Amino acid sequence: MEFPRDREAAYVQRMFGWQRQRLRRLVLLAPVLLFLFVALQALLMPAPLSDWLHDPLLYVGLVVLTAVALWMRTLHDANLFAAGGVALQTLFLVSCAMSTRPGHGGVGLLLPMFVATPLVTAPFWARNSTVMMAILLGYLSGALALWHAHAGSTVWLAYGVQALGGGIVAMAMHATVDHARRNYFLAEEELAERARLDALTSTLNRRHFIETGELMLSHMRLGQHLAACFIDLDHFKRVNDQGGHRIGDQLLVAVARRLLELEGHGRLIGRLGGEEFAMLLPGLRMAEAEQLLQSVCADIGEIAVEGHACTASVGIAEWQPGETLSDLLHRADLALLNAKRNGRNRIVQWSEDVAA
Ligand SMILES: Nc1nc2c(ncn2[C@@H]2O[C@H](COP(=O)(O)OP(=O)(O)OP(=O)(O)O)[C@@H](O)[C@H]2O)c(=O)[nH]1
Repeated sequence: MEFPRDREAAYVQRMFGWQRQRLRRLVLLAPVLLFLFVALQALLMPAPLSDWLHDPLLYVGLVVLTAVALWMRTLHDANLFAAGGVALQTLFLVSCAMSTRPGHGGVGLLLPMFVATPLVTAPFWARNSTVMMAILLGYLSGALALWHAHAGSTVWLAYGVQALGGGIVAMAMHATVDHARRNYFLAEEELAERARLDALTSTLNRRHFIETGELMLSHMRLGQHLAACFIDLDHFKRVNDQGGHRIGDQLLVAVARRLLELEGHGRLIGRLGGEEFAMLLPGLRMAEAEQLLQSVCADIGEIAVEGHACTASVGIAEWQPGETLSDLLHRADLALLNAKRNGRNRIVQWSEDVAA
């Protein structure tokens, strides 16, 4: 399951955010560890220490490692930091490999390091391809070390067995991390959805309706049409009073379901208050919107919950170039007021007369 890049980046940012300072301090350990490792090899080996100290490869490794570590400390982008981590690990392992002497009995020291690499890597660099790359590079570096040390078949066998076991554990760990990551994204998606929708009716909530509506109007061009509608249920208080709020709620849900059938074509359908819904219908003139809403209102009139029913009054206004959402909705609201005053269960288009 792949997720959009920006969400992925946000996840890595959060994952690394809290421990970035600690990681920054730790990255400088890589060159130090390499030096200690080489010193340990020198101590365990009969070869003179100067053999190692005169090896230019060791210094090249140290310089490159230190440069990468210092560069990583300046990074603020968590994704880049993760990629830098893989580079650091690979360089470290390759440097270890190249500093291993032929016939070196202490090559066994390398094995756990190369095999442990994927285990350490998997949980941290959660992006699939990066983890795979880190594991592969880790194993290749291990093989390079053994080849460079002219390791015997027993050592190769031990390495193979450890690598296989390590790989299986790494895959299992990665699967666990991936599962957690998937749940994280799904939870985040659900939260975002909840923040957008009205909890009862699943239409847009007031805030999201207004925000999206304002954005929509900001993209309107001269000559384009857009109708705004206010839909208010008639005498809804009676339904609550006679049937109770549970029936009222069910009626609201049923009405919303009918309104949501109009979704698509860039339309916005929201609940602005108690029993008041609003719609923005791009591409429609007032008359076209009225036609659409006539059948909707007829259907709303047919909805009954345990014998309780109600009708709807609607006010419609058409967007005028340069008009703000607030002004447009105000005119639709005036039309609705007119519909209520004139007996309810009707649709009124905004006009100068309505405003008077
Ligand atoms: N069941 C239920 N009732 C709600 C909800 N939100 C608001 N209401 C009720 O909706 C009713 C609105 O009453 P009024 O504003 O008087 O409107 P009305 O009775 O529909 O009258 P008109 O709009 O003038 O036709 C009130 O009784 C509120 O308690 C809700 O989420 N669920």
